[in-house]
Amino acid sequence: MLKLEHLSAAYGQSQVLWDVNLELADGEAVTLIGRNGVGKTTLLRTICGLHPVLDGGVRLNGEQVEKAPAFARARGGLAYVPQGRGLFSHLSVHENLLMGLPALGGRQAARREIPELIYDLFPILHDMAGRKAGDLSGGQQQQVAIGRALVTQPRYLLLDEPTEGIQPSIVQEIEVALTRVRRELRVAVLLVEQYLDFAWAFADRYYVMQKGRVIETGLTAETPTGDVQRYLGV
Ligand SMILES: Nc1ncnc2c1ncn2[C@@H]1O[C@H](COP(=O)(O)OP(=O)(O)OP(=O)(O)O)[C@@H](O)[C@H]1O
Repeated sequence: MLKLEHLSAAYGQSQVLWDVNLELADGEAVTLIGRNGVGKTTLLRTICGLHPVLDGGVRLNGEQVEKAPAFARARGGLAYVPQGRGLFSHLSVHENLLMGLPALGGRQAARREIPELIYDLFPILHDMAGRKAGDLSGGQQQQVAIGRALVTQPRYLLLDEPTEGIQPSIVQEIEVALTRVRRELRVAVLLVEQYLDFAWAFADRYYVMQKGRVIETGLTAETPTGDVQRYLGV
């Protein structure tokens, strides 16, 4: 279980997250939605240890980790796919995938082997292993970014807008792969997403953020997307 308890965060004097409570149970798929600038990216970065907590707690597998460094949280089973993917465009697909391994530490990282399941989920990564990541399409790059996060064999995968700028046929492939990740590997997924149809097809539960606070939560199956569309607006 990943649990946020009354979490707050700030940039300097400017507070951007207020009293956020959120849970992600083992194997669960949850989506977090809200307009641009409400604090979704900051929340994911704060969970991972890439941004400091101002107040409140992050509990990972029952342990308080809000003061632990990012690498310790990665070893505790957290993996993060940032918005914009964060790939090294001049390095090959294979080299990008290898970048995920040091988070594991120890012998697994030293072996420098990509688990076969990554290629099973995204066969294109095998076919394009030697190509520069920057030469791939947006959808293919997203698959590399998700693959790199899965190399650590996480229990909790945090994804920041994976469908942004990606063509519909690839969105479908990503949805199928993430559903397999969840079902077959029992990885829990916290998905920040603006594309509601995708988020609702994938997630069991949702949280809505507005101005740095969670203002609504519920089951996707019981809530038509039309009921939450107003929280995204344009
Ligand atoms: N490095 C930074 N320094 C100062 N303020 C920041 C910084 N990054 C984000 N912010 C501010 O914090 C608030 C939350 O931003 P955040 O990126 O977390 O929102 P978001 O919901 O993820 O939006 P988006 O969908 O556009 O990424 C915004 O007001 C933003 O301007």
